[in-house]
Amino acid sequence: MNILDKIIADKYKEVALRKQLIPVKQLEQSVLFERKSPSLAQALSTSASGIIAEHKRRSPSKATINHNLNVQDVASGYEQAGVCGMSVLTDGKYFGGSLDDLLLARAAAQLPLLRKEFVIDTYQILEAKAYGADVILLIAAVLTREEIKTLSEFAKSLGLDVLLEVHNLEELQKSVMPSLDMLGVNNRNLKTFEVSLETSKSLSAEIPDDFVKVSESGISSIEAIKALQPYGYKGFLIGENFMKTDDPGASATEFIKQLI
Ligand SMILES: O=P(O)(O)OC[C@@H](O)[C@@H](O)c1c[nH]c2ccccc12
Repeated sequence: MNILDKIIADKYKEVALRKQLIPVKQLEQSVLFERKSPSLAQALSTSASGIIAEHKRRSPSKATINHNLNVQDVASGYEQAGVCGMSVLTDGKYFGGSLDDLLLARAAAQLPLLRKEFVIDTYQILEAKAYGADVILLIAAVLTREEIKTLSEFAKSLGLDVLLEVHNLEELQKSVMPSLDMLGVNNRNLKTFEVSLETSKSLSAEIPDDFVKVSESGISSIEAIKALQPYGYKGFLIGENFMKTDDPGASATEFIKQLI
């Protein structure tokens, strides 16, 4: 079993438990259900920087990135830096995140927030909305076309944006459908952890023009972004490069200043 298979096997068990603990009705009573979600896709298409900055304490490929930060400080720091959106890892076991991180980020910032999670069930999309997210991630590597359709249409019915993540042509071709807003190319292979920006470059021509293109992972320099922009990328998801510093907000500020 590769790491992605392990994460997904654990996720099915976790979601089954969560459903028992908090019924759907209770999630729907969250005051955040009333909130109108700002669109990340729209923000990216008019932004000069296109940066989506991530909160990530650790990952299976990097045991420790940063455990000393306060998620509210990170969220308000990113917002002040002028990022387009923020991604909040909510997986506990492999990434050290939680839904509380999402809620705290929501309390600290008005930015479009992405719930960064391994979504396999509509229940997790209700959680995303109840805890303040505006966008959900769907990972093509672990979902069938039918599942992508059901999950993305459900997210749209709640007013959320959908970012669909692919890593190769096969995943892209099986996934394209009108209920997606953004297509993300992950430069990191989630099965082997290999990172190459060439993945974004080579897949860009295959992504239909009606989707906002996002390049994800392994981006740590202005040059990398400048090299991706000619391929039509409008969004750039950056985690470790900011999170490994003592002040991710200040790092993002400096980065964006050099970029635009
Ligand atoms: O820290 P990086 O290399 O800048 O990567 C951020 C983000 O792209 C990465 O965390 C990510 C992309 N897709 C994912 C899916 C699940 C968990 C994490 C991810």
